Amino acid sequence: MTVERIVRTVAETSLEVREGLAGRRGYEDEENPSGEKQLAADLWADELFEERLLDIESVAAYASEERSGVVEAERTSNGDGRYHVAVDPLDGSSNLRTNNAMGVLLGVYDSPLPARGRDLVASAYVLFGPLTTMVVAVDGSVTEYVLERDGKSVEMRTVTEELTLPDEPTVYGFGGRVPDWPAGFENYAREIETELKLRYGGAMIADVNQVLTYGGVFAYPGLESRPEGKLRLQFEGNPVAHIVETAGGRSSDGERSLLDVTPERIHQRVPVHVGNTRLIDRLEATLGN
Ligand SMILES: O=P(O)(O)OC[C@H]1O[C@](O)(COP(=O)(O)O)[C@@H](O)[C@@H]1O
Ligand SMILES: [Mg+2]
Ligand SMILES: [Mg+2]
Repeated sequence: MTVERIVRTVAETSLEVREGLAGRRGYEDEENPSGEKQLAADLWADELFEERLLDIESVAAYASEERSGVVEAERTSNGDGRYHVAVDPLDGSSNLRTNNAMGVLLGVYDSPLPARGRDLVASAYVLFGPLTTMVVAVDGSVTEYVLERDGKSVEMRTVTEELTLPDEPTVYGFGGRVPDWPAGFENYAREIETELKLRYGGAMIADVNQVLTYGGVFAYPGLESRPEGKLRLQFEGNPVAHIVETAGGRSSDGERSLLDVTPERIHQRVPVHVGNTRLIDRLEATLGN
């Protein structure tokens, strides 16, 4: 029930965020803790999620990509404060200027942050495409919803129950500049590109949604210039790994499930590879050579 409330709050707030993007496409002077420029929309969405999520009694703490520390809930007696939520308030926010797909990522952990992916009790993303959809992994199954505003309330209409990755993979999307890929990953990419179609749009959740829908593999690998890759474990790696694994696929940092990576810092980066099990098995075998 409480996890449901967290998911519903993110659904409602995400629609509000989507509706407020138009006037917030410019860059601010600030940088986030990962050293990236922040849009007005990044900061605004972060504040909305902080306010709405910390208002829920069972939420003990809020962390996001856009702020350095974890914000603890102030309450002392009401609520059990079991859940620690990590949010990427806008994933793929550089797509806002070009009006391409982007959205919101949520991880609900039952352990203080930074936490292991195995401590996730639910994860979700909201995708702002031609429709607003939400994919939620909880209690061992993945559900896809369409979010629609109905007056003041938001309807979460179920479109796919028990979502699983298709057996026959079709698409791939790999981030990072090609000359910056380590030799092992490049060898893998050269094989995959002869088998699957390229779909890469620069917003992880949109690219992962292609993989969930058509089957395939998404990766933002470790790079020569940055072996830890670009994506963040708490806000991006763990939640998508939890969703893809719950949908019957696999995740990997190159050696092990992302859900088993030891969390050391809240903004820690990690190489991300997710998709059909046999494609991730092959990736690990190729990288291991
Ligand atoms: O511009 P690049 O290097 O392709 O990076 C794209 C990746 O960066 C991200 O946009 C990072 O997310 P943020 O927008 O939350 O910083 C991912 O969504 C995406 O996979
Ligand atoms: Mg992101
Ligand atoms: Mg972001």
